[in-house]
Amino acid sequence: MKKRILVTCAFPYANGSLHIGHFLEHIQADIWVRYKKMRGHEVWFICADDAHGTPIMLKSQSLKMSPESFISDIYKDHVNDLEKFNINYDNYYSTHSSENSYFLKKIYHILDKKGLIQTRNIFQLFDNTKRVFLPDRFVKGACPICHTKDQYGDHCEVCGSSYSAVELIKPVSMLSGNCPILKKSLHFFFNLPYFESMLRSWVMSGVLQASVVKKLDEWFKLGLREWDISRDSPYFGFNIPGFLDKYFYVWLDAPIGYISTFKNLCTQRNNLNFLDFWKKNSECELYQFIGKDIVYFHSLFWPSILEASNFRKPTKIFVHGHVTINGLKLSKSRGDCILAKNWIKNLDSDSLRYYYASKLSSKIQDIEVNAKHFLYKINSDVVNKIVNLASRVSSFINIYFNNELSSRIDDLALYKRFVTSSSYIEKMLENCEFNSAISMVISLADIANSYVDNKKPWNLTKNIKNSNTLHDICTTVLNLFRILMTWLKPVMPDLAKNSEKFLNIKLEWANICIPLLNHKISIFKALRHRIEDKQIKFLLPNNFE
Ligand SMILES: Nc1ncnc2c1ncn2[C@@H]1O[C@H](COP(=O)(O)OP(=O)(O)OP(=O)(O)O)[C@@H](O)[C@H]1O
Ligand SMILES: [Zn+2]
Repeated sequence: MKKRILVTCAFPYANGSLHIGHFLEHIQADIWVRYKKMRGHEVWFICADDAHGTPIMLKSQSLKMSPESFISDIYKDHVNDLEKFNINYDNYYSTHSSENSYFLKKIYHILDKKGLIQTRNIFQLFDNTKRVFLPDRFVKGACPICHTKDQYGDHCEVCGSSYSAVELIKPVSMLSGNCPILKKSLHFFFNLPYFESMLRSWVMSGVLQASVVKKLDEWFKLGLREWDISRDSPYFGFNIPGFLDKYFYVWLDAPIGYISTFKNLCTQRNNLNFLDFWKKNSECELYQFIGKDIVYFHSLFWPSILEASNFRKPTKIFVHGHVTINGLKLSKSRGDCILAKNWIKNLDSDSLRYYYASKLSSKIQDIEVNAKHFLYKINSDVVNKIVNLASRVSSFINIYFNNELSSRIDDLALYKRFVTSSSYIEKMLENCEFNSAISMVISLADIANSYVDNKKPWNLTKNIKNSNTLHDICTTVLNLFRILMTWLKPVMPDLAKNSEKFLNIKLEWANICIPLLNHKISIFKALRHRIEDKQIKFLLPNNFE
């Protein structure tokens, strides 16, 4: 049955260029979206820049720019990189938008009216040298839960707990290097504990991977706490109505950006109705891809806000691990960073997409980028096994058969074996078990190559009597190649495009079971190149940018 699906990725923070760690998520979601579209579903894919908060304000100040023009430059930079990796968003927007301000204030009024917001004076970390309240990312200390040193003020990257910066053990301001003081200020709190029983049953309804459910259980045991949704001036964000020097915390307006980005898309498309997707009990599906570092926000605060304001909740949240280099999370705030644009300068987008797909599963595991392993995977799997399969037989079709495929498949059993494997690959793609799908594709490519090795078509050119057999064998191989490339189309759109040009067809899921016969193909041209050693030099330690 055709489904109507909205898919989101977590919003990149607009304080710098995207690195290949960010692309794990965009690529994972884009593969899934392309797959679902190929299966005939109506899929809308959205994302936006997360454009508010103190870090952006401080960065724009240091560059002597207004925050508005700073985020506008970053926006262009992000969109440019996303396009280079073939991430096919229907709308890539910004949280600094009129729609987001509208929904944020609307939701705030509903929460306030329902008595879910309370104000009280609290003490916060204040950098007395720089005269600012410290944002979470500008203070570090030991995690109050697991005691790991060097953690940010909002959550611990080791145990995943979320906490308030004042709870950090031995905090240090990253702006001045001094120990911050505690300063009193009026803050606004959202009553998260009120939603505990709703959250407990929502969490158990299959929306999250098993290990995330386990993590949430730990958080429930520790007890849910009220959430501070306000920040003091100076701040770059949306003002709290009636309080000139108070702003909404960026983490409140960022997820509301999912709603406003879709609303903005609706204004661009006639056939799209906002409430169809966002009303309570909507029959449309909402799939959200996020990293493991932001589970707390998306699995506790976000569904509670949606519940309170009468919007639908996500159908499923897919959580992924982090891309690491030498075991450390790739991060724009830290030194170890491979920028996406640097990747594109040296390599191509399909290669990163394939590499990630070959490692991604539904388990929340970190993915270590290893240059040598990457080179091996692309050259051995994609070039030697997939592309080579087509190149091994295409010249025969081009030279001896006027570019025309024959009227029959030589090995129907083999062809059928490929067709029946499709249901396994479908299941794996559907469940984001991309590594299993890729393993199956590659083992079938091995079988197809063994078939060529056994049939030795190059020996059949010597005798004209063999011509029908040669024709049927080459046609079989190109049909197997066509199936392999149909499965890989969501993963490697550039290679798929070149394969479509070569085969002179559109690669469609529905055609997997129908052999391509009596059909004219094009002259074979290299569909993609091998990766040379010199191209991966920038991935080796000490060469990061
Ligand atoms: N190294 C990484 N591997 C996988 N996902 C990442 C990585 N870094 C960021 N992300 C994901 O990108 C999304 C949002 O990007 P955002 O810019 O807020 O990341 P961030 O963690 O602040 O990045 P950074 O540490 O580089 O400043 C989140 O889902 C986050 O998990
Ligand atoms: Zn911890």
